[in-house]
Amino acid sequence: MATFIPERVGAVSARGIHIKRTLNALDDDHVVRTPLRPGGWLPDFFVQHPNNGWLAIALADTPFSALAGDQLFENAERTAFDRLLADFQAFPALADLPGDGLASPGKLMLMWACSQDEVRAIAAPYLSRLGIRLLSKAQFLALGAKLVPRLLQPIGADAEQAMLSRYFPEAEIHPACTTRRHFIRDNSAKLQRFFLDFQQEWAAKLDLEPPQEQAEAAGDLAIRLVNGVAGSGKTLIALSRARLLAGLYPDQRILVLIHNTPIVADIKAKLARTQGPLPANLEINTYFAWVNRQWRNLHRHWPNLPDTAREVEDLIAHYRPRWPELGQSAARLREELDFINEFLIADAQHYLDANRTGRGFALRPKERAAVWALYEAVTTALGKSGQRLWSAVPREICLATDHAALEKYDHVLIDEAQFFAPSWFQAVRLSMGEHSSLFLCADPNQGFMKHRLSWKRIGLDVAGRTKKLRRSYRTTQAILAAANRILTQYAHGDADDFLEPDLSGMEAGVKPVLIHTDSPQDAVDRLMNELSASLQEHALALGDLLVIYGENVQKALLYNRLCKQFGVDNIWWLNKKEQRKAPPKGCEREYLRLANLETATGLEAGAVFLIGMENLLADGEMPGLDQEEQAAVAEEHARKLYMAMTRAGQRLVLLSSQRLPAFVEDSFTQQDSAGGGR
Ligand SMILES: Nc1ncnc2c1ncn2[C@@H]1O[C@H](COP(=O)(O)OP(=O)(O)OP(=O)(O)O)[C@@H](O)[C@H]1O
Repeated sequence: MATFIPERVGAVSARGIHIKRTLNALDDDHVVRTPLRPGGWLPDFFVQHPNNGWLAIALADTPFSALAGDQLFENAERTAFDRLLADFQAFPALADLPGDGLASPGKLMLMWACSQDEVRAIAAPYLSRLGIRLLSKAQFLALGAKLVPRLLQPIGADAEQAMLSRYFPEAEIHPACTTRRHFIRDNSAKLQRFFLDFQQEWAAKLDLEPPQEQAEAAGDLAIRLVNGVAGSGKTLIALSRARLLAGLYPDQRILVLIHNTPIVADIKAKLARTQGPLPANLEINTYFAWVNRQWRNLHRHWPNLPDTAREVEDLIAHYRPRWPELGQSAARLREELDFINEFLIADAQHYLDANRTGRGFALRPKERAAVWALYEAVTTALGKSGQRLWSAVPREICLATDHAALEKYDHVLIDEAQFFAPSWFQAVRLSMGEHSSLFLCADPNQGFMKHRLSWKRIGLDVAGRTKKLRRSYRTTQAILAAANRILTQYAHGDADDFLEPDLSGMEAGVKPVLIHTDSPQDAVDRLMNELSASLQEHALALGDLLVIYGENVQKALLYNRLCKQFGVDNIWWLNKKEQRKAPPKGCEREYLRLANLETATGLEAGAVFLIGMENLLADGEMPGLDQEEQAAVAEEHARKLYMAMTRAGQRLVLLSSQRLPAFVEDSFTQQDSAGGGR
């Protein structure tokens, strides 16, 4: 079955449905594309096959009576038809296209108002003079699927890229926005162009009709989910779709929400560099910033929140002795209080009955009662100074009785939706109109839906509305296979929690490198050498380098060393307070980026260096945790490591001052700190 991009051929009409039904019978390799925003004349749609070429198809409603015989007098229909033919003949208007005459796709004019005999009577001269084949509606509907493949015309790779770029610009990826540019080792100095593959483009252009029309078809909120492995282009798809929507519907508001602050800053910097300012009706924001603003809209002042998680944990530590049965760490208990908020649990009884599957540790009824009492104590204590838990912000929006003051959106796109909690989704839904559309991108492998939720459990019906993408464009076979191997050792969730990547056709790449060092300090020294070598010997640019650090390194020291070695203006520490939203010296230049593991989701670079992650990798007993808790923590660590490893496009280096489990070490080429192999 052919792929239709977008799904609908032309405007909603019986004719579009007939055409689609006919072309549906083409085999899987065919793509039928309808241009979205033609500037000037364009054929109505195109059929494309990776080996056999392109066919452009135009539709004409001219009746035979306007065309037959020698017309003594001008008639409007004839004039319009002649203009249509002239436009079609001149297409494609790609004067700069390479090739000698082969650059033009096959051309077919569907004479929708003429019978087969009528078309037969007039067709020959059009084909011989203009290279345009005429076909009646009846013949197209009866034989289209057989005829179309024969009319395809090969146009060559350069012409194809030029066609796509000119007529489907929304599918083009700026070279600065893809790590794939590293894979192209072409000495011809030709500008390499990149495009969404047809599955990605299909996903980006799903349901682009006005929300009203979609809602009529879907009966409710129109929702789509793209589930894709790391690097499969989810962010790219969401951004491409958001820009398309912004252009198609200038009067509507489009919102892209992403969990992670650094990725939003990174994306905005890249977009500013490559595409200029965002359209006025498009907002790209972190969930945190957005939900705070919505809270302010309801309450007319900003929420007052604790500065750090540590402050809340100190408060928990202060109250906890009242309930000796609570043996969990303060950090665990803080997460449990967040769980109560994020699941919109209303009272003690609901909490006693709550389904805590996937939380990683059990709580007996007595402990639950104690946690609830702790929740109330902490909430009240914070409330006395006008503060609230961060997780209370979306909850309070959801529980408010009047939502009229919330800003409303026509289309919301959520990237990294696997990190969104039920209250977050609920606050988003309350900010959407009845006929708005919701587009979700998620990678279950990178940590499924906080607390192992299912979409169903949070009330989002994605059945039959999900697209899975298994191909990674960011990284190599060697890196993805190594990351996947580590993940599969630990991930025990159901199929929804795990998406098997398709490694076929990927760049083979080289195995990631594991460098053993004698101490954390040595690891930093070695990192500096590796980074310098990447710039000098591997000819990478600063923007191609990303350092991700875990808990086992002194981050301030690391930053200072980087600044000293490469210049303070060349380092973008994405977690540094004043650099969180934008790079230190503006978006026009490149930086070596430094990011905390916890906020590295969505980031990427040609070469990635992981340091200070010993705690994620350590084997052995975890004191104070029972078996179930240990398994849950190990799985969470494996997902984080998988996420961190898959940030790398071409080269991945892990530095460790501790020995790692054998199956982890085996996934890497090992070196010791002196640079020798093992
Ligand atoms: N069809 C394509 N051609 C060239 N490059 C592509 C293509 N699709 C994606 N890419 C590139 O692959 C990289 C990964 O894309 P993107 O960040 O959108 O993936 P993702 O699915 O959001 O990844 P993750 O969930 O791991 O953050 C980017 O550099 C992107 O530009």
